[in-house]
Amino acid sequence: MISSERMAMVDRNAAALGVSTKQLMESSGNAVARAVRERADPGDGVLMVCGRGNNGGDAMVAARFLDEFDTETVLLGRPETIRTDIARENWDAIAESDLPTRTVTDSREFDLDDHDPDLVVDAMLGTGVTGALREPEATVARRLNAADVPVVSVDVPSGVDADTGTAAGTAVDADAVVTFHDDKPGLADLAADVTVADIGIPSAAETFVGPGDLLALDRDADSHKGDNGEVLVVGGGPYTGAPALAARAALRAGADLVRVACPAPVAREIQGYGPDLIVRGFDGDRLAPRHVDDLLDRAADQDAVVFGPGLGSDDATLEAVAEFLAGYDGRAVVDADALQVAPGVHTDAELICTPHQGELRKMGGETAADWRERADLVTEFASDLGHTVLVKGRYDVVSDGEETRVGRTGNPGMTVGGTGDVLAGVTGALAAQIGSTLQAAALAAWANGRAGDDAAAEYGNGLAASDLPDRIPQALRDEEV
Ligand SMILES: NC(=O)C1=CN([C@@H]2O[C@H](COP(=O)(O)OP(=O)(O)OC[C@H]3O[C@@H](n4cnc5c(N)ncnc54)[C@H](O)[C@@H]3O)[C@@H](O)[C@H]2O)[C@H](O)CC1
Ligand SMILES: [K+]
Repeated sequence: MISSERMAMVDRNAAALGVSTKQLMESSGNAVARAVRERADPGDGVLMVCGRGNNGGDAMVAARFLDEFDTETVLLGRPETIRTDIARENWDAIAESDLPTRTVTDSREFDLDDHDPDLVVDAMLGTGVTGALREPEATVARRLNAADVPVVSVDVPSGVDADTGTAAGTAVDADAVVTFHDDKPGLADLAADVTVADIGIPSAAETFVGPGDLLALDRDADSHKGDNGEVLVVGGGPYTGAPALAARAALRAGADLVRVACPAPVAREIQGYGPDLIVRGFDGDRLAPRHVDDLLDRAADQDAVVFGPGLGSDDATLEAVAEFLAGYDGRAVVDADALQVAPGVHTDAELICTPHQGELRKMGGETAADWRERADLVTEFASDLGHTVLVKGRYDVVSDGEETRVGRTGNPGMTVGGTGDVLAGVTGALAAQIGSTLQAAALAAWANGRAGDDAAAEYGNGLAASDLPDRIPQALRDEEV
């Protein structure tokens, strides 16, 4: 089962792997043609009813494959208004090939008696949009439903929301549905014969994080301050640079406000790094249980907390980490020394743990040299832990115990100290902006590695962690870095 949002991501990832959407459309159209052949005889009249999106494009491809039938392709709208290049190219191809076509801009022009088909292919709307059918689609759907003609719907019956399987208004009452790549929610509840067609999307487009995953970040154009997340970084003690790197990375990953809570001497130093970070120190030079109540207060209205960078592993510090996690019920990225505490704590918080393989073992997890084996082990570990886990490595493995993704960006230069702090900050910022912790962590791992690849192009193995944060914005765009 796949959501339409995820389907769009996978489609973009496939294109980045070299399998274009136009190629996929060719497979989709072929699958539709197969479904028609199963339900009609050569010479029968087959009417393709196409919307102006890629759903319509699939049926235009099918028309090319169905030479032995008497096909006619109806476009609901003017050809100039076809929404995508590939649908337009397929429309032009059938028009140029002298296959029968017609355009309908007003539902009054659509009369099934004019065509008298033996079968109708419904390709008005697929996974691209939600909401009730508009005109002329709604009237056309009613006419199809009223007529005594079998209907094969492309991907989903037009008017049925691909994410809920329900209709907001009129929907096509399909006899059969050819859906692509994976089952869609609700199709099984319809009184239709549903076929899932493999259209050649490589499984890597789902397994490996890619530019399509950036769609998770699509923001409201009119978002105002606060909408894109406030992040609190709790860190520092024996190390000063770590919380500052994490905080800077969180800012660059799009958080609106980033605050740092750290021991007073660390706070004084970080303040010297510049005006971007809001830093507040607590007394002493290490985190200790006496600080926890105040930290819980500060964390309460944050979208995400990044807990761990540079904290060290004093007994009192680890005790404070455990107390914080036990009392916190928001979202937190847990990194570095704080990680070893997480498995033993009962918490209502939603955690993203970001261990490297050594830290994973310390948490009680297992690892393997082969990334596929490692992915299975991490999935099991995340499931037992009840939290999202991002295991850093040559291939980063991210799992929430149900779904698992692999990030394969990054390079050996990134073994330098501090790149993990950057990743923790990016993860915190994305966890503050994206609903799914799995999606946030997967995208963070991918973007961090991309920023590292960009830095390595300049500095090679001499790259430093501080080269990464300013490269994160570009790494979070769907363009070359
Ligand atoms: N990877 C894949 O699975 C592939 C899927 N393909 C097919 O592409 C569609 C999705 O195409 P998309 O262009 O994103 O959108 P639609 O065709 O579903 O819809 C756009 C279409 O609808 C018009 N419109 C918008 N709102 C309404 C409304 N409320 N009422 C009526 N019409 C509306 C809009 O103007 C456009 O004309 C997917 O389902 C598959 O069938 C490809 O095969 C490639 C691979
Ligand atoms: K459809």
